[in-house]
Amino acid sequence: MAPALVGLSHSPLIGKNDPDADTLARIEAAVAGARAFVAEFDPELVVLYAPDHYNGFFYKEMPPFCLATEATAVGDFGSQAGPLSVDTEAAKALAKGVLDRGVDLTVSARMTVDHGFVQPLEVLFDGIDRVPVVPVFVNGVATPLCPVSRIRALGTAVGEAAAELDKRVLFLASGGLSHDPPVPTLDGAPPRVADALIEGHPPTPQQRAKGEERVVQAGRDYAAGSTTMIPINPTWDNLVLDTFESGALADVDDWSVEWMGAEGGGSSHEVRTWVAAYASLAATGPYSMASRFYEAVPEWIAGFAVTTATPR
Ligand SMILES: O=C(O)CCC(=O)/C=C/C=C(\O)C(=O)O
Ligand SMILES: [Fe+2]
Repeated sequence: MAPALVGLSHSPLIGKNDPDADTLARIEAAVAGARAFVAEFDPELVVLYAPDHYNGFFYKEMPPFCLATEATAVGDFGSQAGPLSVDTEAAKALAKGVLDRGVDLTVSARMTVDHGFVQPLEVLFDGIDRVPVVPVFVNGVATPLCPVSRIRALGTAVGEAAAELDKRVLFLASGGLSHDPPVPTLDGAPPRVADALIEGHPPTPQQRAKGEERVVQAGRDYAAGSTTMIPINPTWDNLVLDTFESGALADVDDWSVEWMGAEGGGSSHEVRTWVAAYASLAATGPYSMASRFYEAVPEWIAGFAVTTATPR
């Protein structure tokens, strides 16, 4: 088995509320570098760690993480809709391997996913059906959240199980770093919103368009400085990236939900996907970060990072 890793922030505002041309060019160059890295590695399997934004997982049953043996994308924020090319056999093998290692994984035979999963596949592979993938949902939005140490344990178990596959495996993380976009919360939600967050009624196209326009407007307000959202925190983001670069992954066991939320905002917990991916790579042996890019992008409400990593 040969592993590699890409960590990639996502934002539904990309292409809808872009930063200035110079900033965009720097980001595009970093993303092009990750694409070239992936093309050269030529993965036979992608283990994709991503969050959901109340399109697939709801409070009726909200697992801390879940592995899919089949998955379909809803097509939110203009992202591609339809089935992902899931490698069901590999997914089942990884699920068994994770459970055998004592991590209480939930499994979905029909996962619904959103832009969190789709965007990295579009950006790196030009579509959701181009490469065999095992989607792993990591809850980074819906509190209460499990300890970060359990995400590290998940990633470690997936990495160990993946090492038993005779494949080139790319561990791909989607999300983070510090950002506080308008994602609804159950605490304090009015009854109609609470019901939607619990039951997961699929929105009508009009309701979806209205919700998406609200997020785009929030990006404009944020970039203009007229907002109450928690600021992007480059100092914290770089501390997070330093942790991944140093390989001192056990440090994340001390990262509390409260500390992460205060430093990085309500969606900083998406960085759990990075914890899982780096733990997976570390489980296969010592690694080095091959490239590291970071930029605070208010227009996307995102501390935006791209990293690649390989075995040492
Ligand atoms: O209708 C809504 O409120 C949906 C909000 C939403 O999906 C926001 C997503 C934001 C991100 O994925 C992000 O910035 O990471
Ligand atoms: Fe997100």
